[in-house]
Amino acid sequence: MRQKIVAGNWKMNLLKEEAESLASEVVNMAKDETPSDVKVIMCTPFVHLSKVKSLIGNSANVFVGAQNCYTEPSGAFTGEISAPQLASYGIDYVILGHSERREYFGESNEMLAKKTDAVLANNMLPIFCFGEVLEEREAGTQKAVVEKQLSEGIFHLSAEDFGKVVLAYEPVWAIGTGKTASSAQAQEMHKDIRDMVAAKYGQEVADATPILYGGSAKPSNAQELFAQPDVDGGLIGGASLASRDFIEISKSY
Ligand SMILES: O=C(CO)COP(=O)(O)O
Repeated sequence: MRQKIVAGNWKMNLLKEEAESLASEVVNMAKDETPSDVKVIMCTPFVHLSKVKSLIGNSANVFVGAQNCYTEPSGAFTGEISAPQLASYGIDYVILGHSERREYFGESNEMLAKKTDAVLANNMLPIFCFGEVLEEREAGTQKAVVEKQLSEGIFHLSAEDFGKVVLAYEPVWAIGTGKTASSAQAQEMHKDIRDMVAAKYGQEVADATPILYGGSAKPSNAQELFAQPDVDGGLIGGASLASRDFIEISKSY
C-alpha cells in the first residue's frame, strides 16, 4: 500500500494570525475527520514554519513542510534558507521544483538535484514537483518533458534515497487556472511516471512511490482524481487556504 498524502502549498499567502488560525483549524479537523491512513502536510512560508510546527505538536497525521531551500548548508547567501536550518526546526518535508520556482526564480533541474541531496542529507523528505506547460501539452511532448525533469532532477538518487521521495505531477496549465486535468489525463501521466520510476529503480520501488497530483484540485474533483489507481493524493494550492476545503480533500479517498 502506498502512502496517501494531501499536502497544502500555501505559497506566499497569509499573515501571522491568519496562518495560525488556519493551522489550528487543520490540526483539529484532521484529528477528528481525516482517515488515519492519510498524511496531511501544510507547506507554509518560512516565517510561519516554527509556529505551525508547534501548533501541530504531537498530532499523529499532520506534518509541516517548507516550500524551498538552498543548496548550500550555510554561508554568505543573503536571503536564503538552508536545509540544516529547516531540519533544526523539525521540519518534515520540503517542496522542491515547484513550477513557480522554475519559472520566476530560474531553478534548473541541475540545481534541484543539489537541493534534493541537501534535503535528504538532513533527514527531511522532498516533495519533488514537475510538469509540462500548455504549449508542451498541446504539442504532445508532455511525457518527454516530464521524463527529462525526473531524470535530471531526481533520478541521480540511490534507490534507498529515492524511496523517501514524494513526487508531485503538476501540469502548469492546471495550476491556479481552475482548469483541472481530467482524471483520465492525470491517470495516464501518473501511470507513465510510475513506469519511468520502474524503468530506473524497479517495479517494487515504483509501486511504493507516492505520486501526487496538483493543479486546481478541490473538494468537488478530488474524489474522482484520487480514485485513479496511480494518483496517491494531491498537492493543493488555493483550496489549502480554507480549512474546510482542505480537510474535505483529505477525506476524498
Ligand atoms: O501549485 C499548486 C500546488 O503546488 C496548485 O495550485 P492550485 O491548487 O491553486 O491550482
